[in-house]
Amino acid sequence: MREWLDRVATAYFERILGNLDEIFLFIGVDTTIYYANPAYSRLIGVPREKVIGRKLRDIEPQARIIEVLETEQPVFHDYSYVASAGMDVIGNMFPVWIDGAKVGAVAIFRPISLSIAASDRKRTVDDPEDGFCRELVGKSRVFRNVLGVAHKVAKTDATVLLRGETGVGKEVLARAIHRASPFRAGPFVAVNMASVPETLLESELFGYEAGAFTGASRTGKPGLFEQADGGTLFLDEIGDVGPLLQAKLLRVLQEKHIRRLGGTRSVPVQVRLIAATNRNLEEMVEHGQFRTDLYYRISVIPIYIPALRERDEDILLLAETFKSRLEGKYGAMKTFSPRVLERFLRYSWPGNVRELEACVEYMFLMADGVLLDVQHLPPALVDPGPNRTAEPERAPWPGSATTEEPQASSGWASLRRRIEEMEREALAQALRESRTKTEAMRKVGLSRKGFYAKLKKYGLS
Ligand SMILES: Nc1ncnc2c1ncn2[C@@H]1O[C@H](COP(=O)(O)OP(=O)(O)OP(=O)(O)O)[C@@H](O)[C@H]1O
Repeated sequence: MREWLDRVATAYFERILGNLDEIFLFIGVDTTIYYANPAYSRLIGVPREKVIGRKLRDIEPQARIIEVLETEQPVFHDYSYVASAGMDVIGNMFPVWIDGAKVGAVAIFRPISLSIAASDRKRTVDDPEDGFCRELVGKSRVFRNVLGVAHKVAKTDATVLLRGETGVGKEVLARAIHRASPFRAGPFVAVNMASVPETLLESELFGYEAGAFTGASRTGKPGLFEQADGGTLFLDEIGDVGPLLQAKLLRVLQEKHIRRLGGTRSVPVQVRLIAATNRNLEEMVEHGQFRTDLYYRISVIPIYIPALRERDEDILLLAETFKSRLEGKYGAMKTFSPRVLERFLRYSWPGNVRELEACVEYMFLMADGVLLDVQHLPPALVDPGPNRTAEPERAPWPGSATTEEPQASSGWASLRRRIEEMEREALAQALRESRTKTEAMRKVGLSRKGFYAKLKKYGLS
């Protein structure tokens, strides 16, 4: 087997994988490194000849690929820290089977942008929350603390109140709590209290009996409390609920029974409640807009998720993660320019993680080449202002869940002009600083077709 693997490695891998930008690693079942491509030497900084033939277990015992080899579970867009190289990496790893026999595992990964790797590396493979919510990305101390508390309360049946601005991840965290809770076998039912009119909300939550009101179905309908029985009910935007419904919610929480509209029967419900709000409930209580007793009922365990601008380390890691997901989706690799990463850090992200996710997707689709640069940024980030403190009144990213209106179309037109000016200048500069057009094309990261089309468009050819 060993000889065969050696032969395969030299004959095929080198030819196919020699030019790959990512690191490609192939290990055998005993973790012997059979192949590492030239990107390994380049990006890890250790000549690959020094590691080929050695056991990865001896070099990097905590390597994620060893876990993959042992558990036989592939991982995608997985984030981990390579202690021997002192760098954070992201990549895909999967076991390799030939004719029904496990022959090893493959890892295709790359270091996360240097600026990210240089930041906080507190996240280790020993983190207790690692398995808790893999899809919740973040390594800042504040975010890891949030996960720590959520992980603890998940195991109980306590009511949790998630606080934080729009788009910080309240719903994803609610889902993670559900999955790690004793209610995980039951359903997760989410309702946004702000998006349903109060009159409808009551029948949505508690259901109704046949003929309860004009237009009610003849068979009646179970409400969301009943639908979530045995599981978790996520009440998003609970601060938007009016006084009547607040009173009814309080009763259900106290009695653990619901009564359908138009019904007399009391139905027991076993539901774990998670509520969320981005409003200041304490102030609402003070002004008599929110019931004090309900407030105390739902805020048994309050968890505050900080805004994205309060956790710099997460901004870049999240950006890299979203990009990597898109790379998987579209089958194209792209890289953020350092200027873009800098812009990400300066921006205030009023729409938080949701806005960042939309921004990365926008850039990914706008860029023809591999480089995601400032000219691909969405309008809100084109001119992020001098610093964050001066930013809140800026127009938000269109489509972000804020209450402000998107920019007027004339604003879009002038932005487009500015983007084009920047694009022209970037191309002209690349041409000035290159000996050949091919060199300039590489610098700006465009495809040949895209590059020549743009030269023509800006009269630079
Ligand atoms: N830590 C995170 N890691 C990965 N994705 C995240 C994270 N936090 C949020 N997201 C993503 O950001 C988007 C918004 O998250 P979510 O809907 O949970 O926010 P929210 O706080 O509930 O927003 P709202 O208050 O507007 O309802 C989702 O697509 C979610 O997957």
